[in-house]
Amino acid sequence: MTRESRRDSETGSGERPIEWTDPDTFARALERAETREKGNCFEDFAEGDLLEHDPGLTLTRWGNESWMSQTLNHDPAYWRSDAAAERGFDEPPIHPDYLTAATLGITVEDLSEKGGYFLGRTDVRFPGTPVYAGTELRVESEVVSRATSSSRPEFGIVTWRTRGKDAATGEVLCSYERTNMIPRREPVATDGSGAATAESDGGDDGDGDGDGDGDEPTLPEAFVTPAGGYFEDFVDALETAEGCDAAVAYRHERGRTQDDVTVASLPLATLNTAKQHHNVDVMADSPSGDIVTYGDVTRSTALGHARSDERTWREVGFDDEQFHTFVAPGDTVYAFTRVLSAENDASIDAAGTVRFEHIAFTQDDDPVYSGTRTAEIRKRTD
Ligand SMILES: CC(C)(COP(=O)(O)OP(=O)(O)OC[C@H]1O[C@@H](n2cnc3c(N)ncnc32)[C@H](O)[C@@H]1OP(=O)(O)O)[C@@H](O)C(=O)NCCC(=O)NCCSC(=O)C[C@](C)(O)C(=O)O
Repeated sequence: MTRESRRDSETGSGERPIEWTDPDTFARALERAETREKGNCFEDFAEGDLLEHDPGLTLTRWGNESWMSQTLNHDPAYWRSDAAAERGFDEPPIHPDYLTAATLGITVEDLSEKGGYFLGRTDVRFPGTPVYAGTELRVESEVVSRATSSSRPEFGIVTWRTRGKDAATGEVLCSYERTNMIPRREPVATDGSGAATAESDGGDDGDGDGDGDGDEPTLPEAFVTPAGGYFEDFVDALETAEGCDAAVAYRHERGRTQDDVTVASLPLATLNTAKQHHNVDVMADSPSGDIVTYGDVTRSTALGHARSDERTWREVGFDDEQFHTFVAPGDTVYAFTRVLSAENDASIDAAGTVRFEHIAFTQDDDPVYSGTRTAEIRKRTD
């Protein structure tokens, strides 16, 4: 455009200058202006596509400590150098929860910024840990499968394998598979069967494990609480429950009410651009009617509560994570834990491996997150 023609457009048809900021004029202009959209729709993903995400971030002490403090994760090895040294770390490392949240946050612009629901994640592993502050994170995702949602024809279901790598060495630090509902440009007709249908070979048709629904299940007669947080305490509790109608299951006392920091600041600090967490204007018209907590904040908070009642040595991995309903500002996140197994097969003699199921729930006792976690738990030294 030449300087001459630009002057013409600033004066409309050339009569008097347009006052673009006059509210009426501006409202008319907005009605006619096209929106430069962000994010991808369901149709933009094809099985096998590899997306190298442009954003990256440097994992800093500040980012790690903000995330861990606001989600009540106080494991001393991530805060104190003497405790870190005792655990075999060179210095307090980046916590796997923050690493996971930062890896996912970076992917949102390409994968889920359009909206939709974070349905679940599994096979969360940390092949390259420990990770130290100063590491630059580069992230890539591969489309694993696409499926039709029978219940919501305006959405499709996409599963990606995501890898967070050390930008300098290419080493994979964090890897997982995540499933989201992603808006379609065009809704599809479904058979109304309520079962997701794979749209390509190898598609994920939903987990279908739905424990607890259908027939009203009978809870175990007894709930056993471990006497302490050491490996032996979990072994003893499982032995007590064995052969009886009992579960090793207990709740944690702490709760964390969701506020501006947890709902908006923490996801933004991971470059998570999902409008669900920071755009009250758009979210007013959504099913939640408000911004909602980033799934990783809910999860880390519940895990923080659980870890406060155990002697964690090392996080191994997370599976079958699901986000059951929204957490909104003002909701309080609590945690419930079930101990699934305890095996004396950890990477060091000083610890044993424990598998947990953790359930995050709100002040109304509504489950909002569930998932299994494998962690090495310290043994008693006396
Ligand atoms: C999503 C809601 C509405 C579904 O509620 P519902 O009762 O309808 O659930 P459903 O019937 O069990 O599931 C709906 C469909 O999803 C499928 N499905 C379900 N789970 C899986 C899975 N793991 N893998 C594959 N498929 C799955 C399931 O098979 C079913 O298929 P259908 O439509 O054909 O019947 C409800 O559960 C809900 O509101 N959940 C809360 C979601 C949420 O709050 N997530 C965290 C916050 S948002 C967030 O963090 C965002 C993020 C990180 O920033 C970002 O993605 O960008």
